[in-house]
Amino acid sequence: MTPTTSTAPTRRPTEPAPHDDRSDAVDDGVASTGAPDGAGPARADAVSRILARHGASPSPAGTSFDGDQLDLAERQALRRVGGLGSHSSELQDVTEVEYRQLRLERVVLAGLWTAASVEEAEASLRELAALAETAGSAVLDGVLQRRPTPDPATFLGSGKAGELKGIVAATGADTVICDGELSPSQRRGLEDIVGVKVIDRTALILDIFAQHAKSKEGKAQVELAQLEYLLPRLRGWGESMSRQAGGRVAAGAGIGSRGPGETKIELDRRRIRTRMARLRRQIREMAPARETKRSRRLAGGVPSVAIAGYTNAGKSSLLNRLTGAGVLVEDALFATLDPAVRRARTPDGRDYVLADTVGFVRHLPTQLVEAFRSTLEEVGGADLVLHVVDASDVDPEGQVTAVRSVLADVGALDVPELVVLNKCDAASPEAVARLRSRLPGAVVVSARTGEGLEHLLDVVAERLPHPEVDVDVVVPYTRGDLVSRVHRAGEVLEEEHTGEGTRLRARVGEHLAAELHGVAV
Ligand SMILES: Nc1nc2c(ncn2[C@@H]2O[C@H](COP(=O)(O)OP(=O)(O)OP(=O)(O)O)[C@@H](O)[C@H]2O)c(=O)[nH]1
Repeated sequence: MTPTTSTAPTRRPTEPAPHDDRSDAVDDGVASTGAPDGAGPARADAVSRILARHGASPSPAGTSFDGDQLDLAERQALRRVGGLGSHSSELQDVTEVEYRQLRLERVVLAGLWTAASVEEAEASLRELAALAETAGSAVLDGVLQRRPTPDPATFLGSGKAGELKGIVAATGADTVICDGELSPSQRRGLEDIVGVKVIDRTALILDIFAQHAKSKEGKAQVELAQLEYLLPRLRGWGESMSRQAGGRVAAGAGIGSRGPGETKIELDRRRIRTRMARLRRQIREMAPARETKRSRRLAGGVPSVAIAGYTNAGKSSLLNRLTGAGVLVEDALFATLDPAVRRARTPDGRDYVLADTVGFVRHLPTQLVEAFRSTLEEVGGADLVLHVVDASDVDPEGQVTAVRSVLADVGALDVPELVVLNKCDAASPEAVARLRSRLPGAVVVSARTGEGLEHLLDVVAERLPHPEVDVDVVVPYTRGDLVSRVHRAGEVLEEEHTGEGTRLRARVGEHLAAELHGVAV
């Protein structure tokens, strides 16, 4: 069975833990959220609380936990409860009963503050919370421990693991998500202490990918990545899953148990390896079609532009805006896994292709980089990378670094990069100015309002390879539009105003050259 069974947008029921009186969960500083679980404010509260409890200022740079990330959580929660309305205060009306009907997985986060700065620890934690919500869970609380390396036996040190156990019991959580990749023994060790399912960041991301893969190739790639992750952990999974599910593991029983974990538990390694071999073969067989298309494009001399960027940065929105393609735009991390390729044309009439790519994220699991290598290699073959950055994010520069490191991984660092600062409608002018000074040459746009898109198209046209046709024509004064296009899209070598019109000596694209010759006097 493939993970395709788990692509349904709603989660399967997860049995809520018996303890649920969160109103008295305040004694050891583990405050009850009060707000409905799964709602953005609850998640923001949880993240603030985790950071505050460990001496990290929740808002080190004067930023708050609302803003875009919070909107994301709110909207997701609203979608889940099915049209409660669009105002966040209405989320307060989601009662415990409704919450139970939603049957979200109730998760507690566990992070290590090994990063140099509090901002990094905070960004990682916030992202983990957003990932968990994208997977359909409610983030209740968590712990953050400052230590240079993970504990080899239990990830967190023993004192902190004990604290986590208390939080799990007090909140009635059914899952712990660790911000890192756990070894099988670390996972078992921590599970033994906290008494509920423990998964790691990699499993969480794989789970989201399993939910979102749409095409046959995407599904096969995700399943392969899941199996690669699962193989060395097989024994651990079998034991702990049977502990929690009473020996029966149901499909879709929760994060990390979707996909291969769910029904393949009883399979031995050999069968998994056989399955992996078959998937690899299938993926190889599917690859020629894409290769052929790609080489046809290259042979036809059609330049290509790859849109890359952090998940949720607005890549699909931009592609839609620039080409009118109906690509799925969703306010969730990794809404698109199956890259779309669309044709576009520069103002001077040169055709090129625009390709969307899978969204990147901090610590993209290596299994996934491998799985999506072929897709990402499109970036390596492109003439230009549009690196889309969400200018309204609290940590856009961290995202830029993460994206560039994946681009380096797939050998795409040589491709010229054009940074596009998107969502300028939602970002503060100061944030945009700061980013522009740090990322020289960046173009500021809003895929939502359309601001800056015309300029972006001009810059793209300028940065694409030029077929370089030299023209020497006199353009009648009635066609000032053509003269402007030559200025915008071509290279003007000489310009002179004559009695009959504007004489232009210029280097332009083929199409524009043909048009100029068509009107020349
Ligand atoms: N305010 C604002 N929101 C935007 C803008 N562009 C995109 N968005 C929103 O950001 C969210 C994510 O947009 P997508 O285009 O799906 O992002 P993506 O980068 O393709 O996401 P992945 O598929 O996860 O990689 C959606 O809710 C968009 O409506 C913008 O210019 N301004």
